[in-house]
Amino acid sequence: MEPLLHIDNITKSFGSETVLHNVSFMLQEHEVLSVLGKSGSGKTTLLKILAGLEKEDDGTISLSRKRMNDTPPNKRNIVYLYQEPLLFPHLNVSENIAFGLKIRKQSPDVIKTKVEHMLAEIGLEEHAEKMPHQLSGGQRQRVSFARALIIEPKVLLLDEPFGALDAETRVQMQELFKKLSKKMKLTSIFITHDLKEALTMGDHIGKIELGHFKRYESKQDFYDDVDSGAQQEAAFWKQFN
Ligand SMILES: Nc1ncnc2c1ncn2[C@@H]1O[C@H](COP(=O)(O)OP(=O)(O)OP(=O)(O)O)[C@@H](O)[C@H]1O
Repeated sequence: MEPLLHIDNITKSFGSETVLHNVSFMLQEHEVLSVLGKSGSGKTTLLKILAGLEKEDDGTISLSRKRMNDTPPNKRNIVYLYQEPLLFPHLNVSENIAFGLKIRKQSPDVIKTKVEHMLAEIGLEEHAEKMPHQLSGGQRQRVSFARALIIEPKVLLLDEPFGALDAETRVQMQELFKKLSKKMKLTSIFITHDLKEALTMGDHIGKIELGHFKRYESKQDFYDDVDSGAQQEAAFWKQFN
């Protein structure tokens, strides 16, 4: 199958610091790729380059075989979701979710139907009129998801989306994301520094270390790599069995 997203030899430096070294990988349609990396490894820079929010020094990004390097962020059909949900503070939940459709000039009827559908998907029908500051962190992240998904992006980029949530809410959000991901046939890159989350969320696993990217053929390959940390984590949990 032809890959949806093709990243070829992306490099990026800030001054004398090279943050990404010849990053190359592909993403199939409907695939969720988890990417693990420590703080400062270049994860956010990579996602920002894919979304068009940062300019690469070299390399190519193609979506459905079309070169994207010079396409502005709003025309890429690639949506970047920050760790902290960035909602418009002066718009309520429904208006926040509707935003992308409004600027795309969809009709009020279509917007209403789609927003109601998304509200049901994220389980926030009862909170449609609330303002962002009246929501919990998990609810804000749900709204942020809905706002991204409603425009049906080809690729969704998630930058540690659940990092700021408590453990229980985090698990709920993981389940919600998995459900929506399947239902809406999403293609996404899911960045996390949590090994368990990476394995739970991703169909495949990649790793970024000091700007070098590696994609594993399978989860077993990931587990077998002694540098991945997976065996140490498994050994840790085994001691409680
Ligand atoms: N605009 C910038 N100017 C200069 N250096 C930058 C800039 N953005 C990122 N960097 C540097 O690039 C490196 C990688 O940053 P990046 O934000 O991609 O890391 P990360 O893997 O996402 O880390 P974290 O998980 O802590 O967010 C860091 O050393 C950072 O200081």
